[in-house]
Parts: sequence; C-alpha cells; structure tokens
Amino acid sequence: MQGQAPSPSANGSAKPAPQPEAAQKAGFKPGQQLANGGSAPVAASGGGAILARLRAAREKHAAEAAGRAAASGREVVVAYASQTGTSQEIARNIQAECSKHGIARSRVVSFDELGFEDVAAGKVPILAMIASSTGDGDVPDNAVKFLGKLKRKSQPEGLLKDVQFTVLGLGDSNYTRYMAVPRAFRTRFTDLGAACFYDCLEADEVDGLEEFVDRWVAGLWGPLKQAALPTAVGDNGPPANGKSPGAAAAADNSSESGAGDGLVGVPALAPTRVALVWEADRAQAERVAAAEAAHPTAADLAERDVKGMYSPETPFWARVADARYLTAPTSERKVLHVAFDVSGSGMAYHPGDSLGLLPENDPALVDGLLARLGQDGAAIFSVRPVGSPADSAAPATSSAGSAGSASSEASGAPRLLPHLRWPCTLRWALLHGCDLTSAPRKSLLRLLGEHCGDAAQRRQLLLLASRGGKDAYAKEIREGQPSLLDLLQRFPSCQPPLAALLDALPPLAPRMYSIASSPLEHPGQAHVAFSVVRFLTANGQRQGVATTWLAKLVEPITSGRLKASELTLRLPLYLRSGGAFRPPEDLQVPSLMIGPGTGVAPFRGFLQHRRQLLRQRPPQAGAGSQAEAAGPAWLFFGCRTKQDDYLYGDEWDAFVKDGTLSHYEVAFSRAQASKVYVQHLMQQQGEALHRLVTAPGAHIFVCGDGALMAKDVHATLVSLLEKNGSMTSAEASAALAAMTKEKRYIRDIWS
Ligand SMILES: Cc1cc2nc3c(=O)[nH]c(=O)nc-3n(C[C@H](O)[C@H](O)[C@H](O)COP(=O)(O)O)c2cc1C
Repeated sequence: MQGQAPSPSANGSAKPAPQPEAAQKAGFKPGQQLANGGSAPVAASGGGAILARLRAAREKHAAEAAGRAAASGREVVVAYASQTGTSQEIARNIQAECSKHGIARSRVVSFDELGFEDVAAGKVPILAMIASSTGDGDVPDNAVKFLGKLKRKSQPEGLLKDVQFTVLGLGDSNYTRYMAVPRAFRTRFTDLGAACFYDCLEADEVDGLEEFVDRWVAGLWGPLKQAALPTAVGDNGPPANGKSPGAAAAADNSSESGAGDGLVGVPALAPTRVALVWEADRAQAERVAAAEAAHPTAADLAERDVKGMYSPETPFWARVADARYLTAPTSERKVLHVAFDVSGSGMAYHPGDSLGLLPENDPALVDGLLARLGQDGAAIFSVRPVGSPADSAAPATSSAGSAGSASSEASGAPRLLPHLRWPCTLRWALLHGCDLTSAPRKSLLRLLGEHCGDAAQRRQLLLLASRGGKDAYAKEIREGQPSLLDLLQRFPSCQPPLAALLDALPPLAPRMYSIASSPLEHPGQAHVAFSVVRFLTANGQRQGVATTWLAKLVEPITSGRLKASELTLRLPLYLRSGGAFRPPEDLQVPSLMIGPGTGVAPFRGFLQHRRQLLRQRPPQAGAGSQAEAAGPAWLFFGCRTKQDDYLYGDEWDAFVKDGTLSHYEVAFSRAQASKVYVQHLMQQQGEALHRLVTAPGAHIFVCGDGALMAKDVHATLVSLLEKNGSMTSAEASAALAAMTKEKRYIRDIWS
C-alpha cells in the first residue's frame, strides 16, 4: 500500500475527550451528552432543581421515544464498514430515504458505532449492511471490532435468529481477496441464524458501481418495508399503519420531488444528526485551547499499546529518524524515504505490514475556509444529537430534524462525530478531523445546493448531484477534484449551516504506507517510501494532503538545514498487519516479487529480512553459501530512468552481490525509444520464470498500481503458463486462482 492509496482508516474516531467537570459531578459517563446540550454556563450553575428538571426532561423524552417506537414499526439500522467513504455515503443515502418510504424509525451508523453486543442482544431486528474491504481483504477500520466479535467461533448457534439482514458488498475484482469482508458478514450472519430479507449484492468497481447499486437500492424498499412494517402492502402503496410520523417530513427530503427543478436521482437530503453547543465558560474554553496548543500532550506521548499495534484513536508518536529524497532533484517525481524511530513502542512489525499516519489539512486551506464561512476558528464547540431533550435550548442548531435521532438515543446513542474529538476549536476540527479535499460526494453537493441563496447556483449544484448530471459530475467533480473551499468560492451564495456541514464532511482518513524495512536490519525503526503527490486538474495543480504535509515537516532534514536528531518532530502513527502479504517463513520457498515504482518499497523490507535470516541460519550441509542453499528469490522492478527515479538503486545491487536476490531485473521505461515495463522483462524470462512460479510452494507477490500494471502482470503470468506449461488460457487462469486461494499469489495494489 502506498500513501496515495485511500486509507484503511476512515473513521479516525477519538478516545473520549475529558468531560466538563460539571458533567462528571452529575454522574454522566464519558461520551454522554449533558441534557442541556453541554453548554457550560447552565451546567456550572446547576443546583438540585436544575438537575431534577434535566432528569425529568430525559425521562419524558425516553417515554415519548418509546411511545413513538411502538407506533411506528421496527427500527431499521443501516450499518456500514467503510474505509474511503463510499459505503458510508450509500448507507447515509439509504437511511435518508427511509422516511419517504414510510419507515419512520431508522438510523445509520458504522459497525463499530453500532456495537456487536446490541445486535446479539436482539436490539437490532433489521439490519441493512453496506460493506467494503480494504488492504488485502482487510476489514475497514470502523468495523474491525464488530467483525472480530461476529467471527468468534464461540458465538452460540442461533444467536442472531431474530435478526433480518441484507448485505450490499462493494469490492474490486482486481484484488486477490475480492469481497472478503461483505462475504464474511453474510456468511456469519447466516451461520448464526439470521434471515436474509433481501438478496445480497456484490457490486464490482470494475463494472462501475453506480448502476448496480442504484438498482439494488431501488429493489430494497419493498422487502425492507415488509420487514420493518410487517403489514405493509408493498412499496407503492401507503404504509400499512397509516401515515407514518416520518412520511410528512419526508416530502421535502425525497430525491425527485425534494430537489425540484425536474431533476431526477438527487440523493435525499440527509437529516443533520447533530447540533453544536458553543462553549461559553471561559475557564473550560481555556483548558481546551491549552490542550490543543500542547498537542501532543505528555499523556499522548506516553501512550503504549500492549499489542504494539496502536490505532487512529491512540497512535504512537514516533520521532523522525531520517528523511531523504530517493529521486534526483531533476526528476519530475519526488519520492521521499522517511525512517521513523519506533523504539520503545513495542511495535513488532513484519515486512509486508503498513504504517498508518494521521495527517493534517493544509492550514492555509483551513483558514480560507473559516474566512469564507465567516466563522471564528477559535470558537470551541461540543456536539449533541438533534432531537435530544435540550435541542430547543441549543445555542446553534442545524435546520433539519432527524428521523433516527430519537430512536438512537433511546437505544444508547453512540458518540456522534467522534473524529472531531470535541470539545475542540473549530479550527482544530477542520485541521485534524474533516476531509476537505477529496472530490465532494453527491450528498454533500445536495446539502450545498440546498443552502444556496441564488436559484441558478442551487440548480447547478443539484444538477451535479443528480443522475442526469452524471457527465458533469465526472468532469467537474471527479476529474476537477474541487476542494470544499473551491466549491464555496464558485457558488458564493452558498452558506451551509455549520452543524450540517460538519456532519456531512467525511472524516480525514489516515494514510497507509507499506513498511520498507525489516526490524532485523533496522531494530527500533520503520521505514516508508512514498511519492509526494502532485497532479493537475481542471482546477489547477493539486497536492496530496498527507504526502505534502509530511514533505513539509521533514524539509529541514531533506534540505540539509538540520540533522534528523536536531528535529524534535513526532508524528502519530499505528501499525496495520499486511496479512498474507509477507515473505514466506521458509527460506527454501521460491519467491517472485514484482514491484514497479513505489510498489518496490515492501520488497526492500522482504529482502532485508531474508538477508538477516540467511545470516542467522546454521550452515546447510553441502551448500557453498547460505544464499545458494536457499530457494530462489527474484525481483522485477521498474522506473523511468537510472538517473531520475531508480529508488534504492544501489541496494538492489548489494542484494544481488550478497546472494539475497538470486535474480534481479529492472525495466527503465524511458531509457530507450520504446517503453519497457516489468511485464516485458518477465516475458523475456519465459522458461526460467515458468519453472520458478510452478515450483512447489512458490509465492508470487505483486505491489503497485492496480489499474494497469497488476492487470498486465497477471496477463503475462497467464501467457507464461500457457506457453511454457502447455495450458489453455482457462487452465492458466484457474492455476493462478488456486495460488490466490492458497495465499501464494498475493497482491498489494492500489488504483
Ligand atoms: C487500498 C484498497 C484496498 C482494497 N482491497 C480490496 C479487497 O481486498 N477486496 C475487494 O473486494 N475490494 C478491495 N478494494 C475495493 C474497495 O472495496 C472499493 O473501492 C470500495 O468501493 C471502497 O468502499 P469504501 O469507500 O466504503 O471503503 C480495495 C480498495 C482500496 C482503495
């Protein structure tokens, strides 16, 4: 995995922030909301009478919620496992449409916000799951805990017999473990006795998601209504129990009618789930501001994870031990090598694992956004669910109500917007919590359109969000990649409510980088190599958020102004297992590694590991050297030229020299008139390469670009088996599929 690859962690959820003192005194657990919305002045002055009133309000609210629940059918939970936000977006759109279809009680949560315990306890009768996979069939970060518990063999048979479910799986068939996570959900729910109320779908990105997902969602409503409102007469008829409480409110949320202007397929306006409570207590505000200024605090730095893995919520703060460019100053590309000092962290990583880094947005972008929104970045806020008892007392509320908030509160609402780590300053939330630069999703365009004062600007934004505006969306949004600030500047009449905006913006995701070292060769360090991302769009030059942030931070070292030891920089990171993508334990096992560009980074770690293991191994009888006694290890690397971007160039030769690598090929694509890539060099190795990959136990590892390179390499492997193994194309494909299943053909690719 490389930095540009969307991250395995989209949620960035935070450990509970310290609660206001008054809240602690009143006996609120961390994460619970003050009934008055958490506004400190009221809580601070609260005597017995106020607390009694608050308690009475909560009880009344709970009783009302229970009454509404009984009258309005069973609750539908739309849960997502999402790394880069697509499943989350689909889930939110489905939930936003629920009330329009007469389903009054619904909520949308990540699996880990939902919690396995509630599902196992029968509190979630209807579950629509939207799930993707990340890494090599890995679980998105916001579902790791849930799926871990779901998969436990000790879960009793029939545990989920009262649950009705369906799964929409998103995946990409270029990946070795296609649909691994959605299939795990489906299989385990079925095994534990749950009933599928609507056919599951596996939507493959290779075929384009939109059309298939739209069709699946269109078909979902009938069965979902049957499940939620058992006497419902079908999707086109009226809800069986009369006009549901949500139905009236739904009119202006509906996709077609709500957007108006004859636009079709505009996502429903998702209800804003949160209200913001501004901190009025000076002492409390000063405490929050001081904690942010001191970030990372001594407690952050002292954080130690017993398993040595860490997480986006509790990262390890690693010192930068070294940084240098692997590309020449003349090169168009800039690839940076950074070594992190992880000594004392207990991080026992393995080659093939990745580091997740928690980046920050560009401060200039954040300041520009604050100015455009007319907001004070120093203002401190907390978050409370819309529909909670003190809603009316909220100093700042959003415009829409939430169909789901009452029920989510009744069932113990999760902490909302955990990635903002509130209470915090608004500037902090935008800098660390929100994704401000990814191509805006349609639900965000809908929200922005809804808050334009100018009718033409509103229509333009809604058009981009509509089905009919597909081409404009592809060109202006997907290709143009406008940041949120670009859009707000282009549509000056747009003034979205802050709570709705913070609720709609995706979390700023951690970025994953393949580890490029072995702990055996660099004890206490973990190295990464990544391209500093720059790309041209219709809106001009763009910069990758994380790689630009990292490159700036280490500039004093790369420019030679400071030695690494003089830079007191610490960065938050965590470890993610590479799963099957790791060198075979047995040194006799033949391995083929293919990694052009920064895809070669993990193989530097593989080979360092191999070199050290070979050195440690007792002498092998009859062999000239340790390396000769080991199985063959081949590497195919590709870059543009030897002068510009020959990443770790001298190190490959050293691996050949000391016998760690038994065969090395490099394709300099621009060194001659016609382009030469790794797959061309593989073809030239014909018979010898065929012998390698068909040897007993042989492993093939591919790392890098999934859109082109991985496909070309796969096709080359197929033709190699055809030509040299007398197989038909189908047999060759089946042989590779079998190797995939046995975890001997493993790809770590990104597109
Ligand atoms: C780094 C990365 C790894 C992925 N790994 C897999 C995988 O192992 N299996 C699969 O079926 N899809 C894989 N995908 C495809 C995603 O499941 C797909 O892009 C999905 O739409 C992402 O949804 P999300 O944004 O909700 O995470 C991967 C995508 C990325 C970017």
